[in-house]
Amino acid sequence: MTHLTQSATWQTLKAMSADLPHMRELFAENPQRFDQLSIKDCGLLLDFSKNRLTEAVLQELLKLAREAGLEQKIAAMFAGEAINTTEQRAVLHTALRAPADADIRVDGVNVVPEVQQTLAQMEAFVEALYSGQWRGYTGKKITDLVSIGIGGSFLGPKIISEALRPYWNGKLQCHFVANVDGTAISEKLKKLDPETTLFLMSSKSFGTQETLTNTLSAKEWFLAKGGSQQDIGKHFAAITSNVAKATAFGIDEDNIFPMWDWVGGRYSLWSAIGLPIAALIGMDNFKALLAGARAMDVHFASRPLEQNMPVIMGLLSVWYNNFFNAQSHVVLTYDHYLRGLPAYFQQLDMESNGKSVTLDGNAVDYSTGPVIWGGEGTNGQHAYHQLLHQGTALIPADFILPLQSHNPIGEHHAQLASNCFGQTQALMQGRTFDEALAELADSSFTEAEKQLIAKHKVMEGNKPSNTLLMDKLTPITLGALIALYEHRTLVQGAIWDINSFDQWGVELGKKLGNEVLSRIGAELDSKDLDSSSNALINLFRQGKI
Ligand SMILES: O=P(O)(O)OC[C@H]1O[C@](O)(CO)[C@@H](O)[C@@H]1O
Repeated sequence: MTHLTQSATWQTLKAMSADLPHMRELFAENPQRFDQLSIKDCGLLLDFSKNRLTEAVLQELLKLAREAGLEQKIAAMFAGEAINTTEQRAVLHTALRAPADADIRVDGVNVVPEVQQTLAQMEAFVEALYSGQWRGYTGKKITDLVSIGIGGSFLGPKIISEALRPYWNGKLQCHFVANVDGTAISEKLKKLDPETTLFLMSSKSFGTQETLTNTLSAKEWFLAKGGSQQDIGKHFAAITSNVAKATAFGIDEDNIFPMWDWVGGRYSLWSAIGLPIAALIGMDNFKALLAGARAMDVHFASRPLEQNMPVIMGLLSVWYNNFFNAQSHVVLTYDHYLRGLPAYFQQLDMESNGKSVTLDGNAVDYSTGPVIWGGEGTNGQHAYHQLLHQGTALIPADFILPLQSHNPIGEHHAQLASNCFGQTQALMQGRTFDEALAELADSSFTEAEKQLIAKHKVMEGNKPSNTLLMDKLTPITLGALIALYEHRTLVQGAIWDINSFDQWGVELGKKLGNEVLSRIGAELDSKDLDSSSNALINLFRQGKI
């Protein structure tokens, strides 16, 4: 057994999990439950009252957090300690949104001036594009940006851009290409004009196969459509920490925005990786996004654990994952602009906490990192919510809803909100057999039929959910929301004693993909591989099954 599962606190929580009243009872016996179990700060309100939580459980979870050294781990992250131990790196996405006069040191050097300088470089770039000072090779203004990147160098910019659509200023169009499937880039290029298109190559390492291949194809397209080698500087820029590789690739040094090894890919949208967002919404709004995240950083670093939103959300995730065997967690956004957020949180959480050894290399004997999934409400209500209500798996849910709509037409928003609240209520209270039977009282079914149908209509309830509200979806509230989930990820990782900041599993995928490619290209015999891989490679070479 590990220290964690051996601990008295863990054992107490285990005993408590088996002996809890139904949430219906918890609400019935305490009219103050919402007031006591909700937190408001940073433009967000977290209602966590619809959880399998008593005061005693909450205190025990907080004890677990203290025993895991959570407070010290939070402080270590903000201080720039190398908490990504396997790569010996600091984890400082928080420095990307720190005030200009902050002093945050990595290896004795304050990184904040570099961050501010990069923001200024981004601002100048965006302004030059807007004003037409930056022009394409035939003298035309740039109208379209194509962001090429994958993973953290793609999902954040794409999903946050989508979420902030009401703030687009219409000065530029942005397109995103990630997948190495040639269809992805071909479909984009069909609609673009090389004279007015600028490619932004986003790759921290400048070594990711998909991004290099897509950028190469973009370059070939540009040259084939009339651009020349000397014009590349007007149409290609990069965001990378590998300046040497970028210049060797043909990108002008002046067109390179820096990235740092102390920013993880999935935490990088606040850096120049966020340039597409800045280009769409303008620098002031981009800075508001940073300010929202900064507010959540201050909250996370300074609020006591029991009033700390990321801490509470992280502990609840541990509670269900480890003590109720909840293998997945659903994020339900009741806002069309936020429809991509579940995928973003999925990458953030699953790439971070998909681990099975502790920091000192021992195998964990508890579950880490549930599957994160979800979608937009109300659509999911007519699909997978059935499993949430009546399936056998326990799936804790986060409901996210802005109280005001950017498109307040008719009764739409009231209906959307009612559905959101109605779902959390149904999940919590369920429906008893007697209630189901009573609902069938006036039907024409026989008594035996009523008894049978009522059994099918029973919903156990007691299904946990958090509700996150904001007045309106703005760059500030969105920044706070994203940072909330970033920090929630750290909280879980701290309890589980794992490194949330490396990703060796996906690195292996990258490496093996490249190896197979070299075998395909070199027509090598692959009999040394397993029979399946060998057969698949041969079939690909043949081009038919
Ligand atoms: O920005 P890069 O170096 O191209 O990496 C892209 C992505 O690849 C990963 O390293 C692994 O898939 C992610 O963590 C990262 O965001």
